[in-house]
Amino acid sequence: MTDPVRTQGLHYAFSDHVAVAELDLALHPGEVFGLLGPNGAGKTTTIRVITTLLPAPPGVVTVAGLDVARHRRQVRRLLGYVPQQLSADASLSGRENVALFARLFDVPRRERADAVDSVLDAMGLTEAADRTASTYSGGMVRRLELAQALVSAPQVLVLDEPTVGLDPVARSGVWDRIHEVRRETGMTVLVTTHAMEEAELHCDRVALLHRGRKRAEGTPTELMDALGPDATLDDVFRHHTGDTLTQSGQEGSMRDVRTARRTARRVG
Ligand SMILES: Nc1ncnc2c1ncn2[C@@H]1O[C@H](COP(=O)(O)OP(=O)(O)OP(=O)(O)O)[C@@H](O)[C@H]1O
Repeated sequence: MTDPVRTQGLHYAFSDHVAVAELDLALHPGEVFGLLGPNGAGKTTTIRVITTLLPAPPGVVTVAGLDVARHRRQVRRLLGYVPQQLSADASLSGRENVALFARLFDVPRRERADAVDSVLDAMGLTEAADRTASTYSGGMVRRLELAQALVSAPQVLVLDEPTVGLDPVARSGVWDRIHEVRRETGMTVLVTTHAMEEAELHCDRVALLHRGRKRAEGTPTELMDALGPDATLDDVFRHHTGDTLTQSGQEGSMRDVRTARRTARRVG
């Protein structure tokens, strides 16, 4: 079976700054795959290449067997993407936001209303569908963004830090919905996070990235068992990088603050 996402020797540099180096990934159909690492590890750059938002040379990245360098449009139709930045319009209702994505992603006109209703329902937003998104809580906004990404029935759902800034209840609400849709559709999920406990709970396999390079890969249990009894995923990360996820330098702290603020603005 074709890998839903595959990278072979992916390298990406911003001028002379190498953001991703020699990265090999092969996702299995239907799994939740976590790209883990501290701020600046190269997670977002990797998914921006996979989602065709940054260029890749031919022969390096494929989605469902299609080369992203050669089949950009087709690849975009196979993907649902929830970026870190807010992708919902606060002045529109939930339903209008999702309908906009249905049009953008060429969901056939006569299927649109049903597709919109169905993803709003799957994300638990039916009752709130006709309220403007500005009245939504942070968790509801995230579920709305998931509905937007899911309305075109993607084969691969790509999520950049989907639960950052959410409280524990909202976090598990988001994850429950992701798992439900995955069970029903068999889609593959690629997710970035720095929350180790979330990765342990929700990812089938993970790759640890540090300074653009993959340092380890496997199921959370495999990686923890390899280190010894009682090891946590945080210990695994420290072992492979000599660093901690929460102390990744000043740039990281500033970026954390910005990320938290972006999310706080959504809620406010
Ligand atoms: N547009 C850009 N121009 C220059 N450098 C960039 C740009 N985007 C990212 N970088 C740099 O590339 C490296 C990887 O960044 P990237 O955003 O991929 O990391 P990340 O793991 O997603 O971090 P975060 O968790 O903060 O989103 C970092 O050193 C970052 O400063």
